Amino acid sequence: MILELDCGNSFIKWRVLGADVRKVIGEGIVDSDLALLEGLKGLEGLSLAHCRLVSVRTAEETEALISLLEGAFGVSVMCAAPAREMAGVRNGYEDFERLGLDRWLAMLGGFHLASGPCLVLDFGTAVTADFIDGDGGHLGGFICPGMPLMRNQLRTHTRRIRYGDLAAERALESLVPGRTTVEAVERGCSLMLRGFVLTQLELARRYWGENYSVFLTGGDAGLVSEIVPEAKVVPDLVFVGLAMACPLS
Ligand SMILES: Nc1ncnc2c1ncn2[C@@H]1O[C@H](COP(=O)(O)OP(=O)(O)O)[C@@H](O)[C@H]1O
Ligand SMILES: CC(C)(COP(=O)(O)O)[C@@H](O)C(=O)NCCC(=O)O
Ligand SMILES: [K+]
Repeated sequence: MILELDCGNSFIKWRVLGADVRKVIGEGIVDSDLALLEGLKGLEGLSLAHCRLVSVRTAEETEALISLLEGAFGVSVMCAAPAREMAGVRNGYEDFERLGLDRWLAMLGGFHLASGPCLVLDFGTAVTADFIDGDGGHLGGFICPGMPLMRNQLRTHTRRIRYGDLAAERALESLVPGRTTVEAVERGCSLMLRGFVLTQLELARRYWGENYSVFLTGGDAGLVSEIVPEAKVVPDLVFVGLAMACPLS
C-alpha cells in the first residue's frame, strides 16, 4: 500500500492506494498530524510499503510529520522537491525553488491530463492560477487570498462581523445580495473568487483562443465550478503530479 499526503497551509489531504494503485483504500482531510495518525490507524489491514508527500509547510513542520510517520509505520517517506523541468513542464519562476510545490505538482498533473495548453486553478487557503503553454513552458501565475483568508481577515479586522461556520455554509446556497452579515460577507467573498476566475479565463483566451483546458482543484473548487462549465474538476490533481514527481521505481 502507498500512503500519499498533500500538506497544505490549513489541511493535510491523505489517501492510501492498494497494490493496484487505481484502488483507493482510504482517504481523508485532517487538520493536524495527530488526526492523520488516528485516521490511518482506523484503517483495517493497513500495511504501508511506501509513502510520498508534498508540503508547503515549513521544513521543521514537514520533518516532524515525516518522523512521526516513519516511527508509527516504519515506512521511508519520499518528498516532492522543486525542479527546473519535469515530465515535459518547465518551471517558469525566476527562482524555481520558490514556486509552491503544490502548484508545481498540480501543473505537472494538469499538463499530463491535457497534453496541451492549460490553466490550473487551486482553491485552498490561498487561491493560485498557473498558465502552462502547449510546449510545457510555465508562463507564470497569480496568488490571492482564498475563501478562508478573506473571511478571516474580515472577522479579525472589523468589530461587527462575527458568525459561525454553519451559518456560513447556509449563506452560500444563493448569491443574491445578502440581507444578513453572514450572507453579505460569504457571498461577497465568493463573488471575489468568481471575478478572479473570470479574469484568468480571459487571459487564457488571449493566449490560446478556445484551445486550452481548465483544471479546478483544492477544497473550495466547488464555489466556482458552476461558472466554468468547461473546466475539469480534479480534486486529486496534486496527487496525480505527486505520483509523477515521486515514482516508486
Ligand atoms: N472535508 C473538508 N474538510 C475541510 N475543508 C474542506 C472540506 N471540503 C471542502 N473544504 C474547504 O477547503 C478549504 C481548504 O482547502 P484546501 O485545498 O484543503 O487548503 P490547503 O491546501 O491550503 O490546506 C476550506 O476553506 C474549506 O472550506
Ligand atoms: C501559494 C501557496 C501559499 C498556496 O498554498 P495553499 O493555499 O495550497 O495552502 C503555496 O503554494 C506557497 O506557499 N507557495 C510559495 C510561494 C509561491 O508559489 O510563489
Ligand atoms: K493546496
